[in-house]
Amino acid sequence: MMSTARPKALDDAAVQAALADLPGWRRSGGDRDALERQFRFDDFNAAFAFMTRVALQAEKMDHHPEWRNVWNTVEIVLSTHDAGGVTELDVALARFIDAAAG
Ligand SMILES: C[C@H](O)[C@H](O)[C@H]1CNC2=NC(N)=NC(=O)C2=N1
Repeated sequence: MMSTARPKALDDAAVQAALADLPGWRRSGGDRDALERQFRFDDFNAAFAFMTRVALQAEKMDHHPEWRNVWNTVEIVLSTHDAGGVTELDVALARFIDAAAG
């Protein structure tokens, strides 16, 4: 069966190092390792436009955020389900998300 190579979960030190370069992001507490950040926009239109930019990139990457939108806020959790933790894919998507948030 064909399978795409998936990255391995980063170890503790590597996640810390990635977070040092991602201001605003923190490590989720919970049953698995993840990165999370909350964003606030001027209104729903701005929040949803941001989500649309992220969604298109996520689909390109085949790597998708867990997120929750309430009017002008978007809460995002990133982890790689296949790896059971944080991988380079989550770090790359977090960087894109920061840029997309303007
Ligand atoms: C089949 C498909 O490639 C997988 O389910 C992809 C889709 N998007 C994904 N997104 C995230 N965040 N983690 C994954 O492991 C993942 N896997």
